[in-house]
Amino acid sequence: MSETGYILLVDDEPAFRELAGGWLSQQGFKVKTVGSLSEALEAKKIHGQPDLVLLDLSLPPYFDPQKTLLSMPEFGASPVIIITGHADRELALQAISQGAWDFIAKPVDPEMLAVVVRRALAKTRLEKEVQRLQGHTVSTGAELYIGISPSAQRIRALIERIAPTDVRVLVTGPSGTGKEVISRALHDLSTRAKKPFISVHCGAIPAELLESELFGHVKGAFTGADKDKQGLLALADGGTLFLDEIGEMPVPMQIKLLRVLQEGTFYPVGGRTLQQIDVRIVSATNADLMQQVQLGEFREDLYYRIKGVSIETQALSERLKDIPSLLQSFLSRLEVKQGKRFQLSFDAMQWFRQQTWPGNVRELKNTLESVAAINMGGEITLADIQLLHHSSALNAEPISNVPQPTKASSHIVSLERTLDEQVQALEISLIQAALTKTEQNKTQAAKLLGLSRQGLIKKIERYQLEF
Ligand SMILES: Nc1ncnc2c1ncn2[C@@H]1O[C@H](COP(=O)(O)OP(=O)(O)OP(=O)(O)O)[C@@H](O)[C@H]1O
Repeated sequence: MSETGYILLVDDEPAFRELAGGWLSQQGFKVKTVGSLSEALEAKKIHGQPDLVLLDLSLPPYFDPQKTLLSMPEFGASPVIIITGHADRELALQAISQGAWDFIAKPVDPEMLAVVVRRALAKTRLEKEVQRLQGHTVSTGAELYIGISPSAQRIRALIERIAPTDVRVLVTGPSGTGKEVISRALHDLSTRAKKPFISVHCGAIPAELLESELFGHVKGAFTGADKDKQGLLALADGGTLFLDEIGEMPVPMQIKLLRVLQEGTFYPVGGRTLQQIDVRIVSATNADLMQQVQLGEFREDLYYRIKGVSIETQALSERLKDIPSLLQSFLSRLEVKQGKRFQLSFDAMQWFRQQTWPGNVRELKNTLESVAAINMGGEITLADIQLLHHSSALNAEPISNVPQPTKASSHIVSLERTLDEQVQALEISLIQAALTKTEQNKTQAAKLLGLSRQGLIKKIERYQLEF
């Protein structure tokens, strides 16, 4: 097997350099041998940063035999393995405490050397990969709201437009469609970004506790209030207060909240000192607040106070074209978290694309994470999905007279075929799936794919998919 990785071997014994260097080269490693630290630094200048340094520390000036003291030279990010004839435990511990990756005593056992070298090189590779992924996935503000559908694009544009203002925002839409993501992005892009973003789930806190949670209380306000406690409103001062599921807020609390919104002041429970507050309120609900107003369950005056600008999210089933970009984004996050590369096979992507996702993006994300958790090899396949979802079969039947995605193109990301070829294969399969699902009804299939009927017909002609 051919190994990769450039090793710099620093040892003043020519025989050892020859033997160990030759042996490692035979194993497939790229090795450069030098006899002193100054030569090592020179080699670094010419050949670049090594992936691993093998360093004999028994030679002065690193090692002082009188004092049994060692001074480790600096090799930057490269892991250093110490090789020395002074096989004493004290020295090994010293080297490792100074940042050495491992310690090998002479005479060196070649098998042992190979194991230690491979482990150290794997560590360097992993660290580089994590850095690369982190560099690729840092997104902030509106970019956090993923999607390519017109709805997602409009929402991102709105976020960017209204985030820097102090306007109140009401985010509506079905559960799991990213209402909190939007609220967070509004905060991150605002002038309040460095101040707190405090999220309150109005339905999850019992009605009798909600007031003290929001406004805080003074000592003795009620049984168990043995000291003053700041509420979430005060904690959010200067920042954003996100009121999730505001439709579930009890009516008496709605009246108190109205006062905060009108006057910017509140009293902690049991307190007599009026407190000033400066927060931006962003609220969210999956209920029809206007209907609640008509039923007398939500105060009309509060509704108009919190409404400011409304942002409405759509169910995922109405914007299926967002699924691939959402999956790619969640996969990248998983890669960073787990330090492992993932890709989705073509069939697996098809399966994700064909579900109705009643739990919306939350369900999509949870499903992907659970399938990734049982995946062994990095490529998530339909077989992985079938392990967890027994009835998971693809809707689309392969059709023999049209170009099928080949093995090489059966990955969403593959560098073995050109982007155009892969996009084409994906388009063909999605069109086939939509036509099969709608029993060849082009109008409905076009709607499913987010295309005009004419646009779909053009593609069918271009790919000769008429059957
Ligand atoms: N467009 C999106 N881009 C990125 N992540 C998203 C998007 N939509 C939803 N998510 C993810 O889906 C999950 C649910 O999102 P979120 O909590 O924002 O939904 P919600 O609409 O506030 O749900 P609920 O009404 O149940 O509180 C989160 O993990 C979130 O990161």
